[in-house]
Amino acid sequence: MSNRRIGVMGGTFDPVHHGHLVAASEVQARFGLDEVVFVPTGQPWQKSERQVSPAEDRYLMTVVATASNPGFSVSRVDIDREGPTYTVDTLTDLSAAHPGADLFFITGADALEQILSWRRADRVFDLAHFIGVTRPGYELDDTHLPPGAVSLVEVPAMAISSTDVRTRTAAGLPVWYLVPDGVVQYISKRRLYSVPD
Ligand SMILES: Nc1ncnc2c1ncn2[C@@H]1O[C@H](COP(=O)(O)OP(=O)(O)OP(=O)(O)O)[C@@H](O)[C@H]1O
Ligand SMILES: O=C(O)c1ccc[n+]([C@@H]2O[C@H](COP(=O)([O-])O)[C@@H](O)[C@H]2O)c1
Repeated sequence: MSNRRIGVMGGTFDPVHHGHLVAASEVQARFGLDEVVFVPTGQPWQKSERQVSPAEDRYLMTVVATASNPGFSVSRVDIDREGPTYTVDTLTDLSAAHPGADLFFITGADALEQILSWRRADRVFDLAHFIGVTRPGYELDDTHLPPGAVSLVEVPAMAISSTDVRTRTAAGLPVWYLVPDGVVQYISKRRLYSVPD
C-alpha cells in the first residue's frame, strides 16, 4: 500500500480567504493528496510588527471555511505549542501524528521567497516536499532553494490578501466573496478588524 499523501497549508489566516482555499484545492488535485491540513500559526514571529488576532478566532474561522470540504481539515499543533511558530516544529509534530505519511508543505510565492530566513531552514526540506504556488504581485522563483526540494505550481489567480480583508472591514467596505460567507459572519459577530492595522 502506498503512503498517505498529506498537504500542509500553514498560515496566519487572519482571516482565511479564498486565495488560501483555491491554492489548497488546486494543489490537492494536482498532487493527488488524500487530505490538506490547514495549520493556523500560534505566534507568527515574522509578523510581530502588527497585532495578530487571537489564535482561537483564527482557528475557528479556518474551521468554518474548510468544514464543507471532506478533503480539508484543521490542526491545532501550532496554536497549542508555546512560543513562536516555526515550520520545523509544525512538520515534526504532523509527522508524528501521521506516521509514514508523505508531507507536502504549500506556500505562496511571497512565503517561498522568505524560506531561507526561517528557523532550521536546512531541516524543513528533509521533513516535507515544498510546493510553491503563484500569487498575483509576486514572482514565483525557487532558484535560491535546494534542487529537487520544491515544485512550482500555477494556481487560479486570486488577488486577495488578509491585509486587504482587514483594511476593507475597518473602512466599512464589503468582504463578501473574498472570504467564505461563514467567515464574513464570524468577523461581524466577533467585531474583528474594526480598527485599521
Ligand atoms: N491570494 C493568494 N494566492 C496564493 N497564495 C496565497 C494567497 N494569499 C496567501 N497565500 C499564501 O498562503 C499562506 C498563508 O498566508 P497568510 O495567512 O499570511 O495570508 P496573507 O493574505 O498573505 O496575509 P497578510 O496580508 O496578513 O500578510 C502563505 O504561504 C501565502 O503565501
Ligand atoms: O519556521 C519559520 O521560522 C517560519 C517563519 C515565517 C513563516 N513560517 C510559516 O510560513 C507559513 C506562512 O506564514 P505567514 O506568516 O505568511 O502566514 C506559516 O505556516 C508559518 O508558520 C515559518
